[in-house]
Amino acid sequence: MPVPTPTGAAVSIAGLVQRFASHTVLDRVDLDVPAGHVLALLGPSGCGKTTLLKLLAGLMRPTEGRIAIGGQTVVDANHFLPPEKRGLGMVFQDYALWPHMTVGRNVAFPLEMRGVSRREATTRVAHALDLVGLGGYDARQPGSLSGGQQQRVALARAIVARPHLLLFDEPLSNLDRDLRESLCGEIGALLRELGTTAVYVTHDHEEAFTLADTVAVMRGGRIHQMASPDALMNDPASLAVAEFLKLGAVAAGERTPNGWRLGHGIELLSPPGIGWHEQASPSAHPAQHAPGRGHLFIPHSALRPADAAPLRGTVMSQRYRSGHYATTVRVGPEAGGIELALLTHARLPLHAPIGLELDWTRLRWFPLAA
Ligand SMILES: Nc1ncnc2c1ncn2[C@@H]1O[C@H](COP(=O)(O)OP(=O)(O)OP(=O)(O)O)[C@@H](O)[C@H]1O
Repeated sequence: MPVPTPTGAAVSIAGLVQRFASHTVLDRVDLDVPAGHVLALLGPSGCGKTTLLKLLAGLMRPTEGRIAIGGQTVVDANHFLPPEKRGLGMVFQDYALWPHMTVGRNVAFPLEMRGVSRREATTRVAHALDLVGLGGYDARQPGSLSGGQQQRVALARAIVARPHLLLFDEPLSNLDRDLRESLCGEIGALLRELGTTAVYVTHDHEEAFTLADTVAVMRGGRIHQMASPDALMNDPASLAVAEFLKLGAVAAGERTPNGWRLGHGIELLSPPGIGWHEQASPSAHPAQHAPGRGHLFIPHSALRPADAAPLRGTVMSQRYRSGHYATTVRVGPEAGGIELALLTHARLPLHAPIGLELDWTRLRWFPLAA
């Protein structure tokens, strides 16, 4: 299959600050999105994702900082390009379709605004509807469509004018889970086919990891880590990122020459043959290996059930999730033990004993700041 030529524009953000009265909502955000890449802004409610998207769209002016799209400054202290001149398409959570217009007229609207002839608009609307799987729906009223179909219409309207940058604000959060998962995959495939740059706001890490080339994890108005989904999963840069992504368990404890002492005295001893420097990220900074207190991140992927393993615990809960059970296991006593989390294929009896094999190379140690 031929690789599509990127039609997207690179986005560059430098020193972006947004304050509302004394409340700093964005605190010196810097980020670059290469042309044709999909960036997900992922973070909890209130961390500033939508504010960042609105600034990109030109719906607000930042307190400080610069944004460039396709090499052109769209806002800084001296410039402000209005939204309609930024070459954008936008998809919102609530679809924002005009209920009194047909699907075809809704999708054609950005073309009418640009003065595209009716004949050309008809062809482009039909193509955009085909791309989102709604070929032949142009005469329907939005109110006669399901939520998922309405969001596809909104997507067709966003891409019909061939924007260089697509902005998505939680577009799937009004849909049920099955639809969210399938539409998320479809949007990702469509973005790659079109080669459009996209910034996608979500608080759902599964959506972000499915769609994006790069994920920026935001908290409190700052970007804590910006990396590929793989890098985030395997190497969260901080405890805050590891906890937010819910990729495993975090246990407070102490670094010892042979491993870690966690909770109230649970010893996690490295097996013979594994030296000090092979524990927890072979590439880790030497400070990672200094004795002291901190937190150990134990991802799901570091643990698997193994009957004969010396590390033993008790099954505390299980929750079915897309082909596996998210299983919580307590190691040690109820008071002072630690809780680990892993994915199992089998349903296990509650309170059953379980042996756990640990992949030492997947552990990450976050020392407390001195
Ligand atoms: N126009 C405004 N005036 C005052 N405060 C605002 C304004 N817009 C946003 N805020 C505040 O800025 C913070 C960040 O809001 P924002 O909508 O960017 O968060 P978010 O990460 O997108 O959250 P959510 O997922 O809940 O939409 C919030 O505390 C919000 O109350």
